[in-house]
Amino acid sequence: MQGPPQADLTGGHPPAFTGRGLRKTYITGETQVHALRGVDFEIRKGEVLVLLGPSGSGKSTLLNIVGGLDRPTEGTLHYEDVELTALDDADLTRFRRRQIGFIFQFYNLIPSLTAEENVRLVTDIAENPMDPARALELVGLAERRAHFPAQLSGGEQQRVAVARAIAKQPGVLLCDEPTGALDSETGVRVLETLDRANRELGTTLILITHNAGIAAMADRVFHFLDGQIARIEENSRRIAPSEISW
Ligand SMILES: Nc1ncnc2c1ncn2[C@@H]1O[C@H](COP(=O)(O)OP(=O)(O)OP(=O)(O)O)[C@@H](O)[C@H]1O
Repeated sequence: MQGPPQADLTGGHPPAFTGRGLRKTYITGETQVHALRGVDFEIRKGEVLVLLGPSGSGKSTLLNIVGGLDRPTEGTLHYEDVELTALDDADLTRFRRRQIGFIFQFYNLIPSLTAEENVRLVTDIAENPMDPARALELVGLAERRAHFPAQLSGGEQQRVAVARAIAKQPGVLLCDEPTGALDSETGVRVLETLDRANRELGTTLILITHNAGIAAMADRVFHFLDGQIARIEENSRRIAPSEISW
């Protein structure tokens, strides 16, 4: 199998993801939508990367492809030295289960299970999980582990979703508008848990947001426009989530 491209934009570390010429065309009846029009990128291991851009510019499409939920129409994608675009469905699912944690705008917790039971759903089937109590402690909810989702605020529910995503110790966390439904104060607390997972566990963090203020907590920002990465911005300093101007 051919290795990943060698373009070294990563300061000597092998990239987590390398995408080359990725295109995604959705065909619905007579209509074709070019959601990605040929994107090339490296995503560095352990970085915080924000995807920013107008609605419909292709951010979620890229996130879903990187997370193995969808496949590109054209192009190649590697995770480290594995070509994801060459895997069959079973192997792509295995990659996703092992390496990827997802966090969405709506928390998708099971209402009839406590916070800890929601986390345990994942740790029971993961290969190398952390203790659910430890995951809840990392997001600041050790005291609330016997609470049901309805007994938790929106921000707390999202932190349970973060605990669930990090408990299987994935290499990568993918977040699609994780603070989209939250006010600034609770949003900051959720971002703090993601920042902590990145710093303490070394998890690569990729985050879609419409809030340009959040981009300042990233190492880099991919600016999307019309299915392309129009510009890559590198922050000289990552600010703490508490310093974000919302
Ligand atoms: N399953 C699908 N079938 C058809 N078209 C789709 C599908 N998913 C996305 N699209 C289209 O692809 C384009 C890119 O969508 P995508 O969701 O990636 O954008 P986005 O930048 O994440 O937008 P938003 O910020 O609104 O979530 C849009 O025009 C969208 O309507």
